[in-house]
Amino acid sequence: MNILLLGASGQVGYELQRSLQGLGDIAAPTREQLDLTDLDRLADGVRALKPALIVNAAAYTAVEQAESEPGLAFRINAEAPAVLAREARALGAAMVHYSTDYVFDGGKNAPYTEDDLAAPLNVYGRSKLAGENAVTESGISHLILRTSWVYGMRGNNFLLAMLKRAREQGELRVVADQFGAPTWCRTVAEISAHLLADANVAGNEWWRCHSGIYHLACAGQTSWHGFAEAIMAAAHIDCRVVPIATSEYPSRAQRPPNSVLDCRKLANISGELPNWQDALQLCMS
Ligand SMILES: NC(=O)C1=CN([C@@H]2O[C@H](COP(=O)(O)OP(=O)(O)OC[C@H]3O[C@@H](n4cnc5c(N)ncnc54)[C@H](OP(=O)(O)O)[C@@H]3O)[C@@H](O)[C@H]2O)C=CC1
Ligand SMILES: Cc1cn([C@H]2C[C@H](O)[C@@H](COP(=O)(O)OP(=O)(O)O[C@H]3O[C@@H](C)C(=O)[C@@H](O)[C@H]3O)O2)c(=O)[nH]c1=O
Repeated sequence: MNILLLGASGQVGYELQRSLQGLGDIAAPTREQLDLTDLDRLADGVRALKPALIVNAAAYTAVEQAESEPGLAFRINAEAPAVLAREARALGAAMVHYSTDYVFDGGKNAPYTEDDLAAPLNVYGRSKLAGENAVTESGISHLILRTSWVYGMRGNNFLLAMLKRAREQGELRVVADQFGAPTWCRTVAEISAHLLADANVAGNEWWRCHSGIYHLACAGQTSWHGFAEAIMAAAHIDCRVVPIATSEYPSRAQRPPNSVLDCRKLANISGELPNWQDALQLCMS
């Protein structure tokens, strides 16, 4: 099977390169080879590669910057996935597409299920929701995997930002009133690969039964403050982590106060997800 993997230099994409080995021949073009902002060349690139599966881990993920670059965020997060889905449809290919907990407004007092209404608060979230809708509406065999608070030991993420700030500043001030589930990028990749291995064995029947949106995040929940404290503990860094309110941390983008994802739909087909503290320990060891 020919697999087209987009975003292979990103957190999730990097892990996917390894996790998807064995499922088929992976083409993983760089941004220079296939830029998602050039929609015509993107379509041509897909037609040339003729993948049976497109895995789209590429995205515009700069939440703050998206507020001043909505056109670019929508191009990469919504229009490019629409082109990928259109080309997948023409080829009879399936598609895996990643999305975010930031599609929710955070007003719910419980974890969000796939059936809850998405009502994003910021440009990034709106662009990701538009991308989801494009994939869903294309009618192709697809998995939309919504994850949250992704981290790893490379790339841009909260964990590395906290380690850097702790070393430079010796004290952290972190919001304690936004709740979610930190999720290791390797967890996302491994579960994706597990699902795709099942799909490979069962074929079209699997996709007929399982196409749709799934929440894929580590189990449990915490605040960004709780996450920062756990990072310091795991790294054995003695650094004061001061809890602050969202209003004390100036931001252009509004973020959901609660974006914990209920992952039971996914757990039913892939097994229980690891606890976020255990995944963090593994990542940092
Ligand atoms: N990070 C997070 O906390 C979360 C992420 N997600 C979602 O998970 C998915 C993976 O995220 P993550 O791995 O963190 O993303 P990263 O920001 O780590 O990586 C993004 C990837 O997209 C590529 N990319 C960006 N713009 C373009 C472009 N114009 N053309 C081609 N490639 C491009 C980047 O390439 P390059 O290296 O060249 O920039 C990089 O490979 C995304 O869909 C994201 O929305 C969901 C929830 C949380
Ligand atoms: C760096 C820093 C952030 N914060 C706050 C700001 C914000 O409310 C929260 C998280 O900050 P960040 O900017 O690192 O994270 P943010 O970019 O909002 O992270 C999001 O990225 C996108 C891609 C997603 O899809 C989401 O799931 C989520 O992971 O922590 C502090 O309170 N203190 C700090 O020192």
